[in-house]
Amino acid sequence: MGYAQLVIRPAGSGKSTYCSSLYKHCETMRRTNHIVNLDPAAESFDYPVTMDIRELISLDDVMGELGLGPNSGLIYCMEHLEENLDDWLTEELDNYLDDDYLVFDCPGQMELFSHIPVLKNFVEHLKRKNFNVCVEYLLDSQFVTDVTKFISGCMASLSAMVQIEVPHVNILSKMDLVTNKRTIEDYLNPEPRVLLSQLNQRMAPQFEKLNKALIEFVDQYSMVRFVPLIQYILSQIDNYIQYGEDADVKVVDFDPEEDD
Ligand SMILES: Nc1nc2c(ncn2[C@@H]2O[C@H](COP(=O)(O)OP(=O)(O)OP(=O)(O)O)[C@@H](O)[C@H]2O)c(=O)[nH]1
Ligand SMILES: [Mg+2]
Repeated sequence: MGYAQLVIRPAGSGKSTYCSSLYKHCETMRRTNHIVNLDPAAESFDYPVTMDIRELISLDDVMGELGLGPNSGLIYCMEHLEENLDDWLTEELDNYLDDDYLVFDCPGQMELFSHIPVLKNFVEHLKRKNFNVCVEYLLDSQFVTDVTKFISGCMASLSAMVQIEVPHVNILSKMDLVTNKRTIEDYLNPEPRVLLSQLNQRMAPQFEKLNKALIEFVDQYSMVRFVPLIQYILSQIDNYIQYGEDADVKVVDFDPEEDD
């Protein structure tokens, strides 16, 4: 059994920073994980890259050789990855043993989570290869400063959740940039009634029925749960993918004598 986190969503929301922090945190805890770059446009990394989509295909090559723009080029690269699940990805995964923990740093384009099935098929492939998979959906904390942004963030997250169909954790990034901590509290554990009233105040009266339906929908799917702390996130994800339930989970070998 292997374990995998798929770190997704908006461009610039802090996915690579999260991967790097997670790597350093696990290193401190003497627990091993491997970070995989799935972004064909990525250029530099703040963590050791264990597997890299750019060895299969890079955005620069696709744009140069096929004359595609950055977004269609990225879709082309990801579709190429999808075509190579059975060879490139399978060969790469063969380098990992039972109990290995992989963290996939993904590109942010919405298309990959709305209607293009690449990541869904990618996850299905990981599952066939005996990986337990969890999605981490990162949202910038500015999404919890305003009710309309909050609802749009919830809907986008929900669309990824129903498309990929694995355990899904919403993470609020860039918490240090929040100036009004009180508003954040309101959104971390929100009352549907309060959200509805805020939404109604922001929108013209003809949207009241739609607002009510949206809030009920979001509430029904328990989407209104975001977690802001890394330690809590890690234990929640471990629980979803049953990491640590077997005795032989991987930790870095160390000599306690050397540890001071
Ligand atoms: N203040 C603050 N900045 C952050 C935080 N996390 C990320 N950033 C900054 O936000 C920018 C984008 O972060 P990345 O980690 O590259 O975001 P990403 O989601 O990987 O971006 P793409 O791969 O381009 O989609 C960088 O300048 C980071 O330094 C945070 O917690 N606080
Ligand atoms: Mg990134």
